[in-house]
Amino acid sequence: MQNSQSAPDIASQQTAIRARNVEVFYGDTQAIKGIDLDVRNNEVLSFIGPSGCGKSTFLRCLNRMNDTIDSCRVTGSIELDGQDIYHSSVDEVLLRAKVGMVFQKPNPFPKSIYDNIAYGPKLHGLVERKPELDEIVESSLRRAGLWEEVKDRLTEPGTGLSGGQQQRLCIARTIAVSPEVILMDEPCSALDPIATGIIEELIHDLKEKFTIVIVTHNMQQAARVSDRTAFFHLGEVVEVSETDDLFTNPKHKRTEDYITGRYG
Ligand SMILES: Nc1ncnc2c1ncn2[C@@H]1O[C@H](COP(=O)(O)OP(=O)(O)OP(=O)(O)O)[C@@H](O)[C@H]1O
Repeated sequence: MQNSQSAPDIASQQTAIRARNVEVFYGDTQAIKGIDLDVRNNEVLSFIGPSGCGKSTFLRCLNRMNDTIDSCRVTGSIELDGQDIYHSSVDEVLLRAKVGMVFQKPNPFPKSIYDNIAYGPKLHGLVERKPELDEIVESSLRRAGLWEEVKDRLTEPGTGLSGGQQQRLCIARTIAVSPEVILMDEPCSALDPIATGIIEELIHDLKEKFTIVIVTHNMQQAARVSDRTAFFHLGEVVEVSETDDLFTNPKHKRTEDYITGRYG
């Protein structure tokens, strides 16, 4: 894999997630083949590539979401801030608060808008008193660009919002537990172009505070939102580069063939 990281000390300061020789198997079938990849602090990193090339599988390795799939086995090493996330001492629930996830289809809890956001901070004991919780709910909704639209209906069900609003609610819910990294698995694929545009702007704002890894089928979206892009093919990362470079000057023929529409 190509990697433009420079001196090791600078690299470690910049690196939020460091994956080395990651392999993933579903039963006897290998889906990911020895991926090395660094995710830098406060970047937006996109994963692109043809269907079935392993983008979602690799994304799910980054917060151990694959542990929920019985047939799935992950080998290699993945570190968050230098700590092995697969070490037996790691609490998966805490890990998934630090490395939050937003899914393809918005999946609010069947609870009020307020409780959707309040659930995580309460679960993790981040607050002791109601005013603190109110503050987290408001600031999370503000950061997700949803506060003005919902501030007068916080007790209504989250499922009553539009699709785009529900996705922003899910982003607010992820933010509420102060993650370091947010994983997004095709977060706009169920949304119309206007809702998609709002989420893309939001991603741009969120990277000030968070590190974001996004799987997208849409190359234009990768070009619009991400600082760097990784091109996946047949379970490998063929190339990871600054997004502009990857789209204008791909280093590998497989990348070029994909971005010029020769397959995919
Ligand atoms: N739960 C699972 N059980 C068995 N095989 C799986 C499972 N999830 C994914 N796979 C297989 O792993 C490979 C990679 O799939 P994955 O969903 O990660 O690719 P992807 O690049 O995200 O695809 P898409 O863009 O279509 O979502 C595929 O061959 C897929 O069939």
